[in-house]
Amino acid sequence: MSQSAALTVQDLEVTFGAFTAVGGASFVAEPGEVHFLIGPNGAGKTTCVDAVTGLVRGSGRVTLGEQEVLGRPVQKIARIGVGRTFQTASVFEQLSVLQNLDIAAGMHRSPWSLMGRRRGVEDRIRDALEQTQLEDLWDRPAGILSHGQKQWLEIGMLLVQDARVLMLDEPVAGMSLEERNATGELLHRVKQDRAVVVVEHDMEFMRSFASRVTVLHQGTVLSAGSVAEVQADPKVQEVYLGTASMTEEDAAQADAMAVQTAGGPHA
Ligand SMILES: Nc1ncnc2c1ncn2[C@@H]1O[C@H](COP(=O)(O)OP(=O)(O)OP(=O)(O)O)[C@@H](O)[C@H]1O
Repeated sequence: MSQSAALTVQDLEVTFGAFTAVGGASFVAEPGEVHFLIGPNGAGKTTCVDAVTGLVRGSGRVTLGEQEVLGRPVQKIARIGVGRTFQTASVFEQLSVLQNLDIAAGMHRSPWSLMGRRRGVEDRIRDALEQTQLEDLWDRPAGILSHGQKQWLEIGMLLVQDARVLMLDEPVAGMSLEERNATGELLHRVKQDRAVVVVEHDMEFMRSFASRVTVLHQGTVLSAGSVAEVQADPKVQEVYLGTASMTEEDAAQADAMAVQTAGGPHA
């Protein structure tokens, strides 16, 4: 297991032509925490993750522990230990759960070190199966897994890659309540050794499982702190209550945000 380290994002800026999608956002995701990035549609949440993971070009500074992240190629960033999932799970449907994990583990394996690394890899795969509670499904094709289980497998694939930061884009979208809760529990298990960053619209899920929250709005950080702190912040209430341009989804989030529950069971 690699040493855990904080992901530090400083003054991150991302532009698309003349449009500034992220205009100087800063936050620190600490190991041992589930750090939620929330904000209305178009706030720049996914773009932040895209920039940190090398999918889009950004300026500013991003470090994982002592290592520079920004400006490096996608594969290098993954090798440094920044892993991510997308809104749609991308597992190999024809292959078994175990084969998917094995392929993910191969990322760290060069041909000449195959044998030497094998024992460590097996331990990580066993651990990932256990953490994601997919042990009983290890030989089943990933294609038959439920939507939630596919997301867990993707998280398992990041675990076997020994990711030190997991960046998860809307991991519970489309999940049943039971699957959401199981996902929250999973995130709290895996955060013991690493930082977890979650982009999420589901306010109930956020309230129940966030250790820390950063609220983005129009590409900048509007508010940050504990669940209770951001919920009590009038600026946050204001953007979620919105304007004439508020979407139905924003309205639902505003309603959820207005429920003043001071933190969840894991906060
Ligand atoms: N490749 C791109 N080219 C141009 N504009 C983009 C691109 N990607 C994102 N944007 C714009 O950047 C802004 C931020 O988008 P982003 O997807 O990061 O927001 P978000 O907070 O993740 O929103 P949502 O919750 O709706 O997914 C939006 O206005 C979006 O249209």
